[in-house]
Amino acid sequence: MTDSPASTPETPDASPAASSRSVNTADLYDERGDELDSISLQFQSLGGRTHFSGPVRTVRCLEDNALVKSILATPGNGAVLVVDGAGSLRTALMGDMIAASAVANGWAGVVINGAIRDRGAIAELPLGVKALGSNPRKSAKAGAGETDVDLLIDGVTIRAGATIWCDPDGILVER
Ligand SMILES: O=C([O-])CC(=O)C(=O)O
Repeated sequence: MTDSPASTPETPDASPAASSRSVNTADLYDERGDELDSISLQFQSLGGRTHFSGPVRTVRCLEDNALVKSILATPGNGAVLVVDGAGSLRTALMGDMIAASAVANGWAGVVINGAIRDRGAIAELPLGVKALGSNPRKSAKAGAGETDVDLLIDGVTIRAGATIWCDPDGILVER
């Protein structure tokens, strides 16, 4: 806990998704408190960007990542894709190819209530990634699920369009 402001300067980055400021979630919580919800579920920080934030886009799917792949292939404009995979660790909802597509399309990050694969490569990408864990088994590609719906993860409502902030301490979202 510090008295420093929530934002600290960050080295400029060429990526269109890059924020010029890196937000520390603990400091942000101290500033804004109950305006924000905190997700208690212990996500791992798995991307090359540890601090990321942006407007929320959403996907709800179960062990099928076709919607995740298709949305991350469209312009992200600095958004964070939150994927509710119901916490399933049985299949990976994102690997390094889909993550590289997210980088190329200007997404700030991806939060997955589920698993990824290709941890080593994803850790090298300039992308924020939070997920519960990893599994080398791939997902189905049928396209089952929904996009841009409000999600309920760990008792926290995540509204499409709300701002989300992530860092190694956790995940904060506007109520
Ligand atoms: O295609 C998939 O299911 C995930 C994957 O391996 C990748 O993104 O590289």
